Amino acid sequence: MILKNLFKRKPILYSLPFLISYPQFSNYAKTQQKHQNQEEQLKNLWDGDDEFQKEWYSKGNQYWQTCESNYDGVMGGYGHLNDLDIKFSRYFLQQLQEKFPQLSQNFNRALDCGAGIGRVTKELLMNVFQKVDLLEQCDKYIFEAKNQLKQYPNVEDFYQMGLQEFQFQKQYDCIWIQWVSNQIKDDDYVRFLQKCSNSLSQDGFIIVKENISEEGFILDSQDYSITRSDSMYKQLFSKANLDIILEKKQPEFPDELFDVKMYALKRISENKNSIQQ
Ligand SMILES: C[S@@+](CC[C@H](N)C(=O)[O-])C[C@H]1O[C@@H](n2cnc3c(N)ncnc32)[C@H](O)[C@@H]1O
Repeated sequence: MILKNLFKRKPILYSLPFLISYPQFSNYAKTQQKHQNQEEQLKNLWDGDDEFQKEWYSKGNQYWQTCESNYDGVMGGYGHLNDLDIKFSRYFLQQLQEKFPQLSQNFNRALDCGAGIGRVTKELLMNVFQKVDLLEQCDKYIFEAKNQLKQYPNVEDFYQMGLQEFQFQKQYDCIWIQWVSNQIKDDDYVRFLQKCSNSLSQDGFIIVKENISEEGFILDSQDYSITRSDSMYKQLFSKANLDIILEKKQPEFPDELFDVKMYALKRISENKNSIQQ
């Protein structure tokens, strides 16, 4: 079993060669100027001629084809953390409802993005929302998700596609983006979030649950992912005109793992009562 970067804390093994080739990536940008430099570096990296950049998404997909179609496979060998993950996500949704009671009227349709084998849908979303659709680019995982979920009447459409190319066909009350933001390049991610924002119902919201680096970003040349810092995510949300209405850190995960954060997002200026842990 390959221990995917999803659950490793530091870029010791995979990223070391990369950090050596791109030493500037190891510095954290604290000032705005440094943030701009960082953006510039990423842009150069992703726009470069190198095969690595051109094949970002196809190589990422190839990586997922090699992983098993089970909880361990989609959780980097940490399938046993499923219950803790789901328990906290459920609590986060409850907190969101308590702070914003109008949301509780509105749990009709959700989209599970980068859904894998449908773990989050099965364990959480289909128990909370009346209808759930899944979006996932890996054919092997979509196949397994259909197998697992097709008997449930509230699971509706399975879209096999990358987030970066998805065109929304419906309105959603919740768009759930868990452990897939790190596979998407900055520009594509902002565009995707904007499309999400335009496809939300009146009181709809976006949930991002993702690994967070302590500082700067960490590229993984094995699975073509980028682990971003909290401040980098906040910049991207802001670029997509999204407000953070609730944010919390996942508790109780083992120390060796990356911090995992949850963000609830809404279109900017719809709700000014931002709350933090
Ligand atoms: C770490 S797994 C998480 C799966 C699921 N969200 C969960 O928590 O169980 C990452 C998933 O993202 C999918 N993925 C990777 N890149 C993607 C992309 N560009 N568009 C859509 N899905 C992608 C992978 O195939 C994989 O199923």
